[in-house]
Amino acid sequence: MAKVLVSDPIDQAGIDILSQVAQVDYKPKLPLDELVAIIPSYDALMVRSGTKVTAEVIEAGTELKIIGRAGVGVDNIDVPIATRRGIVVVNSPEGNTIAAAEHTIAMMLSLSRMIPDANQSVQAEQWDRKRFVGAEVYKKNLGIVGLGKIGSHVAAIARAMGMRLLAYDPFISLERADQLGCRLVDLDLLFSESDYITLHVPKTPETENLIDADALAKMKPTTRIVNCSRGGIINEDALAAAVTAGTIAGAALDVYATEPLGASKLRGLGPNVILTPHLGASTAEAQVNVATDVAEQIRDVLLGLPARSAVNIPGLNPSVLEQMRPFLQLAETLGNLVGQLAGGRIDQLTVRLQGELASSQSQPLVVASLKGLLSQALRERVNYVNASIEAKERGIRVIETKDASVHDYSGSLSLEAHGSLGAHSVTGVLLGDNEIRVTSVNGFPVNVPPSNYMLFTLHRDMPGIIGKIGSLLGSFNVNIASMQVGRKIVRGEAVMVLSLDDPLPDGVLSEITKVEGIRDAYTVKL
Ligand SMILES: NC(=O)C1=CN([C@@H]2O[C@H](COP(=O)(O)OP(=O)(O)OC[C@H]3O[C@@H](n4cnc5c(N)ncnc54)[C@H](O)[C@@H]3O)[C@@H](O)[C@H]2O)C=CC1
Ligand SMILES: O=C(O)C(=O)COP(=O)(O)O
Repeated sequence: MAKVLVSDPIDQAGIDILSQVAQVDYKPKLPLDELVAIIPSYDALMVRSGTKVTAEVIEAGTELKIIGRAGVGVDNIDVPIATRRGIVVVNSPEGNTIAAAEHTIAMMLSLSRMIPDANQSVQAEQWDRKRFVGAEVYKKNLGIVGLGKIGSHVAAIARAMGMRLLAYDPFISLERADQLGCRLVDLDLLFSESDYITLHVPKTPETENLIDADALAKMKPTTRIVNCSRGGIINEDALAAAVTAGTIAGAALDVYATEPLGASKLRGLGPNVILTPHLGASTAEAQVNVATDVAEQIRDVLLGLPARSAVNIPGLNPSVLEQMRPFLQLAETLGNLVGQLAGGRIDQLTVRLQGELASSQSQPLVVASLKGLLSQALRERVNYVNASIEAKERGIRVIETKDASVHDYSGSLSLEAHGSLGAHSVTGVLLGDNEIRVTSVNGFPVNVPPSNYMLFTLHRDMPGIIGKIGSLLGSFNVNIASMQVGRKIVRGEAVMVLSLDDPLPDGVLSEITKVEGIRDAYTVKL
C-alpha cells in the first residue's frame, strides 16, 4: 500500500480521502531533520505553508511521486528540484480564494477603525472613544497589486463598498480590469494615488521587496497597506520606519519574510499596525476545500491518474487532459517507436499535428512524444513532469508544426527524430475506438497497430524477400503475428513491419540484414 505523509495541519476530510488508497501518517509540525529522516519511505507528501520542502527533503524522498500543497502558494516547495526529479507538485488554486479575500477586507477595515486596539482598551475596562476615530473606505482609492483570483474578489467586495479601484498587474488585460471596475495603472501611480494598497501577487524575484523604502516614499501620509499575499514582498524594516515616521498611516500584515515572525520592528507600533499569524486561508470552509482538492489529486496520482492542478506539468489542465488522453498515448507510443528506430543520440524531434489535430494544444503532445522518445534511455524516470527538461539537457531541439489540411485520416500525428544515425519518421492516428494505428514509417504508407515486439526493415521491393524473412524468423522459432509492406512504387524502396509474438533472439537482426535486398533492419520493443 502507498504511504502518504501529512506534515502540516489539514482538515480530516483530506485524511479520509487519502486513507481510501494509502497508509496516511499525520505528523504536523515535523522538524526538518525528522522529515528528512523519514521521507525516504513515502510515496506522497502533503503540506501547507509550514513545512519547508527543501531540495534536501526532495532528494531524500527517493520514492516520492507527488507533493501536494493544501493551499495556493508553492514558494515553500523547491519546485524546480521536484520537477527535475519527476515529482508532480499540485496545489489548490481556488480552494481558499474567498477566505484570503475576506481576511484582506477584514484587515483593511480593522486597520481603518483600529478594532484590535479598541477591543483591547475595552477589555482593559477603559472607555476611550476619542483615541479610536477612524477613516471610511467609501470613495477612497484602493490600489490592488495583482489582479488574480484573490485580487479580483477583493475588487468585487471593495467596489460594493464604494471604493475606487486602481490595479497593477502586467499580465491582466484591459478588458478584464474593466470588467472588475479597475483602472489599470503603473506602479508609481498606484503608490502615489492609493489611500489603501493591497498585495495579491505570488512571491517571485520580481515581487520580492516590491514595497521598499523608495516605494513607501511615494505614498501619501494617509496610505494604509494590507499584505495577505506573501512575506518578503514588503521590506519589513522600511515599513516599520515609514509607519513610525508617519510617512504612511499604517499597515495590516498576515504574512512575513520569516514565519513564525521573530524579533521584529513591526511590533509595538500601536493601532497603526495589525499583525495576524498567516490566517488568510484559515476558515473552516477553505480548509475543507483545500484538503479535499489536494487529497483527491494525491489519491488520483497514486492510482496512476492525472492531477488536475499540477503546477509543474505545463499546459495540462484537467479538461485538456481528459480530452487529449488517447492522443497523449498516441504521442507517447510514436515517440517510443521513432526513438528506437532512430537509435543513437537524437538531436532533433519534429512534432507535426495534421488535420483536426492541428487545432489541439501542441504542448501536451510534445511532452508526451518526448516522454516516449526518452523512455528507452530513462525508463520510469521520465514522466510528464520532467520530459521537457530531460530533453533539453540532452540537447534535443523540438520543432512543432501544424497543418490543418486533411489527407487520408481526419487527424494524425507525425514524429521525425533526427540523430547521429540518421533520420526516421512515423505517423499515427487514432481509430474510432481510440485504437492506435501506425500509418506511415519513413514516409512509406502502412497500417499496423503497435505491438510489444516489432521488426522493421527498409528494403528493395523484390520477389521472395518476404518469404525469406518469414523462414528466417521461423528458423529461430519467432512467431509472426502480422506483417505489412509499405511501398511508394512497385519494385522501389519499401518498408516491412512485422508484429512478433516473441522477442527477437540475439543475432537474428544481423542475419536479417544479410538477406539480399534488405538495407536496414530494426527491432522495437513497446
Ligand atoms: N495569507 C494567506 O493565507 C494566503 C495567501 N495567498 C497568497 O496570495 C497570493 C495571490 O493568490 P491568488 O490570487 O490565488 O493567485 P493568482 O495566481 O490568481 O493571482 C496572482 C496575480 O499576480 C499577478 N502577478 C504576478 N507577478 C506580478 C508582478 N510582478 N506584478 C504584478 N502582478 C503580478 C498575476 O498576473 C496574477 O494575476 C499568492 O501569493 C498566494 O500564495 C493565497 C491564499 C491564502
Ligand atoms: O494558500 C496559500 O498560499 C496560503 O498562504 C495559505 O497558507 P496555509 O495553508 O494557511 O499555511
